[in-house]
Amino acid sequence: MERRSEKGKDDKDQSRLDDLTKLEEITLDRVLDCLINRFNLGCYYTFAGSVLISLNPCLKNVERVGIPWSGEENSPHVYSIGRRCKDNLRRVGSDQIVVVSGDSGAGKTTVTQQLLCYFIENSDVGLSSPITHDGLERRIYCATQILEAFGNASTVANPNSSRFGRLVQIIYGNQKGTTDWNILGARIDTCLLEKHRVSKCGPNERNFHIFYYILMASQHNFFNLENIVKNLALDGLEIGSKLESFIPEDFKQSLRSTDADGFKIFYDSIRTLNMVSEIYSVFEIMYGLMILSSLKFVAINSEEKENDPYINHSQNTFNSRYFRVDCDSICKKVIQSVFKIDFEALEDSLVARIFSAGRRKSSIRKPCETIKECNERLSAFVTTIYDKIFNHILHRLNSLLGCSNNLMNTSSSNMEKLDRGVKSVSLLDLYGFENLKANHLEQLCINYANERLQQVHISHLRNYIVESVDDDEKGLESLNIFNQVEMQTISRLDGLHRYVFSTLDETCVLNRPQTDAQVFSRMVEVFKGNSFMRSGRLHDENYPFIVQHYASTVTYDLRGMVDKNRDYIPPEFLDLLRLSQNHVVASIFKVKTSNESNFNLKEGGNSHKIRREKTILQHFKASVESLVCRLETSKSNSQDVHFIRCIRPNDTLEYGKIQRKLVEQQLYSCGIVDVIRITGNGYPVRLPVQKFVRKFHPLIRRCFNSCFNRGDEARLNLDTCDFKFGKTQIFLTESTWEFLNILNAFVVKRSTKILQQFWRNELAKRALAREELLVLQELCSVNLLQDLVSNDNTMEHSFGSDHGTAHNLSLTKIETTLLNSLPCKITMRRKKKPVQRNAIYTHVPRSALSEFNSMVHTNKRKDIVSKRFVYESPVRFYVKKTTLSHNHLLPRRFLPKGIMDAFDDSNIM
Ligand SMILES: Nc1ncnc2c1ncn2[C@@H]1O[C@H](COP(=O)(O)OP(=O)(O)OP(=O)(O)O)[C@@H](O)[C@H]1O
Repeated sequence: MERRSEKGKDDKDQSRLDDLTKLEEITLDRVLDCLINRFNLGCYYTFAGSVLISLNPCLKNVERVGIPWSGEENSPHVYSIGRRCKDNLRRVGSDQIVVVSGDSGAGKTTVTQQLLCYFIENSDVGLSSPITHDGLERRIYCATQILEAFGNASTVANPNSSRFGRLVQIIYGNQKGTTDWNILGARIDTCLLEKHRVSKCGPNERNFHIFYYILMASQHNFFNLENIVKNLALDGLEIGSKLESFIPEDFKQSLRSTDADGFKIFYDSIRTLNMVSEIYSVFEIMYGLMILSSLKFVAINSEEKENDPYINHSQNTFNSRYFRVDCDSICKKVIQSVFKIDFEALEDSLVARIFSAGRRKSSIRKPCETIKECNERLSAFVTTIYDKIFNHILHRLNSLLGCSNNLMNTSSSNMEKLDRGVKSVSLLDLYGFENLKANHLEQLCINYANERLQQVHISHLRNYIVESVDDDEKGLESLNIFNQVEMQTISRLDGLHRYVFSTLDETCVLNRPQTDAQVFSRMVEVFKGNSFMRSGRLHDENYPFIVQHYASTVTYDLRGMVDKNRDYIPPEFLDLLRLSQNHVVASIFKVKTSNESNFNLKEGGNSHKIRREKTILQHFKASVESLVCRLETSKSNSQDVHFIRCIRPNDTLEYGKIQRKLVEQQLYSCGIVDVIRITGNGYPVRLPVQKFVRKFHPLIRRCFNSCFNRGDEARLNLDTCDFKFGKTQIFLTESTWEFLNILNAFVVKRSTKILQQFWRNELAKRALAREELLVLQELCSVNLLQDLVSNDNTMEHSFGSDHGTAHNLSLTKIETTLLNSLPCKITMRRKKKPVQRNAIYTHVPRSALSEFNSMVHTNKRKDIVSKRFVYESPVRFYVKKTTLSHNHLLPRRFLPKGIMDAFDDSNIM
C-alpha cells in the first residue's frame, strides 16, 4: 500500500491529508478538524487506513453520477474502492465484497448505486453520465431502481430511506486462459423489510414510494383508474368517478413533486425489463391495499346482528361477531374484485380469529372483542400481502438478471461445461444504526446487525495485521487494542443473545400467553449484574429496557415487541388468499419464493436455504449470520473485503452545512476513531519484501551499516524506525514509512552528487591529457625531440596521462624558451587526486572493514578511512558537445614525416 509522504502540521496541511492515519495526533478533535476542513474544500472522501469515509455532500442532482474522480491511484473516492475490487478480481480472481454502513441519510444507498454504476459501466474513472445503453448492465441498474420503489420510503431522517437491507452480487465469468472478467448477471438478496410501515407510518413519515407512484401513474395515463372498471369486470356499476375517492386522503396529501421524477425512473426501468404488464397487475393489488389499509371497524348493533346473514346461517355457537367493516357496497365490490376473494369471508377473518384446541385440534372461532384487535388483524393482512409482493418482485428481478438459480451455486460439472470461472463482487447496503425517540423490534434488529458488522470489521482489521506477523510478534501493543475492542463487542453480542433475544424468543416459541409486563419483569431479573444492559423505569407503561451498543446507548420499548417478534400470520388469511382468483395473489401465496429466506448465502459462495425460523429475531439472526459467514470466508484474504463508512453532515441534509456534534457522534457510533487509532498505532503500511528491497535499494546497505557522517546521523535518527518482518511482507508504521522515504531520497541525492563529481574529474583528466598530447605534437613538429633526449642539462617534469604512465621529458633552458615562444601555451599540472578529495571520510572500526575491501581506501598515516559506494542507479549526464579549438593545431606541413594530421588544411594554406 503506497502512501503519500505528506504529513499534516497545520490546518492547511490537514485539509490536504487524504488518510486520517497520517495525523500526528490521532484524537477525535484532530480527526474532526481534518474531515471538516476537507468537507469545506469539497473533498468528501477520506481514507482512514483501509476504510473509506464518505461525508454526504447532500447534492440533489449528481447522486447517480457522483463526485468527479481524478482517477489517481489511492486518491480517496468510491471509485478507487471499485478499482481495487476490479484489480483484485483480475489479478487474484477472488470474490470481492464492499460493506457500506452509516446512519440513515448518510448516503449508503447513493454510494452503493455509484459503485454499482462503476462496475456495470466498465469505466476506470467512474461515470460521466448515467448509464444509457441497453443490455444486461442497464437491466441490473433498472432492477435496483424498481426494488427501491417498493422498499424505500420517506422518513424524518431521509426522504428516500431504504427500509430493507440488501446485498447486490454482480456475477463475473472468466473465459479460461484469459484475464478478462465479464458480467454474467446479478443477484439481489434482501433482509428484513420494514413491512409494518405499510399499515402504520410514524408522524411526518410516508408509506413506500410505490403507493405514490400509483397516484402519479394515473396522472401519466399508465395506470388509469378508469381501466380498473374494465379490468376488474366492474362494468355496469357507476363507480368510475368514485375510484379515486377510495384512495385515503393521507396518501394524496403527502404526494410530492419529486414523485413525478421517481415515477419516470421507475417507468423507464419497468419498460427496460419488459415488466409493464406485470407491474400493472401489481399496481391493482397495491391500489387494493391502499383501500384496505383505510378500512374502519364499527360495532354491530342489535338490529344488524339479527340481519347478519353470516351469523344466522351458522350452526356454531361461537359464530357471532361484535364488529363489522364500515364501508359502502361499492367499496366492498372493488376490494372483492381486486383480490378476487369473497368479501364476506375476508370481513369475517378480520373480525374473528380461528384457533385449534383440544386433543382433536378442532377449530374454534373466536370473535374479536375490541376494535384494536380488529385493526391488528387488518394490519397483519395488509403487511402479509405487501411482504409477499415485495418478495415476488425480487424473485422476478433476479430471474430477469439471469440469477434465479444462483450462478454462484453452479455445480462444478456445469462450470467445466461453461469453461468459465465464476466470481462475484458483492455490495452490502445495510440500514444504519438507529436511535430514535421510540425504538421497537426493527431498531433492535438493525442495531444488532450493525453491532455484528462492527465486530467483523474490528476482527478483520486485527487479522489483517496478525495473519502475516511471526508468532512472537503477537504481543504488540496495538494488537491489545484490537483485542480489547473485540472482546467488548463479543460481550455485548453475547448479552443481547442471552438476555434480550432469548427472553423474547422463549415467550414466542413456547407460546406462553404472557403480557408485556410479565416479559418485562423477567428481563429485569436477567439483566441483574450485566454491565451492558439494564431495565428502564419500572412503572413506565412502555416497559423500557436500555442496551449499551458500541455506537450509543439505546432505550427500547418492550411494549408490542413480543407480538411483532411472533410474526404471526393467521392461517385463515393464507387459506383465503390461496383461493383467490387473482393470478398474482394466488401465485405468490401458493409458491414460496426462493428469496423469502433473504440472505441465503453460505460459506464459499454456495447458497442454501435457511429454514424458516419461528420468530423474526431468529430469522433475522440467521440471515445476519449467513452474511457474516460470507464475510468470514473473504477474510482469509483481507484485501477482498472493503469497508465504506458514510457520515451524515447535518440533520436536514442541507448542501454545504456541517454540524460538528453530529459528525462527532457518528464517528463514535461507527467506531471509526478506534479504527484510526488502531490502524495508526499498528503497522498500517505493508509491502511485499521484494517491492521493499526494490524501492529502498540505495538505502538498505547504507542505512543498516551506519555509513553516514556524524552530522547526518544526528539528523536522521535511525532509532525511530519501527517495523516488523512478516513471512512475505514488511510492516511499517506510518512515521517509519515517511522517514524511510526521506532517507532514501537523501541517499540517492548523495550518490548522485558523488557520481557527478567523478564524472567532472574524468572530464578534467581527459582535457589535461588532450593538452599533453598537443604539447608532444608541437615538440615533434619543430624536430626538437631528438636533441632534447640527448642533452645533459635537464629539468624533469611529470605529465599525467590517462593510463597512469608518465612521459619523462628533459628540457634545456634554451629549449624551454623555444617552447614558450610556441603559439600554444603549455601548462604543467600535477596529477590531481579527485577521488580522495570527493570521498566521504568517516571512522569505521577496522574489524568491519573486511567486507568492504573492494570499496575502501585507507589512508593509514592519517588513520582515516574513505569509502565510496557507487550504486547502480539510472543517471543521465548532460555534457556540452564542443570541438577542439583549431588554433592549437600545427599546419600539416610542419608535422613529422608519416604523421597525418586529422585536419588536412593544405588547401587552406
Ligand atoms: N455521494 C453523494 N453525492 C451526492 N449526493 C448524495 C451523496 N450521497 C448522498 N447524497 C444525498 O443524500 C441523500 C440521502 O442519501 P441516501 O438515501 O443514499 O442515504 P442512506 O444512507 O442510504 O439512507 P437510508 O439508510 O435511510 O437509506 C440522497 O438523496 C442524496 O440527495
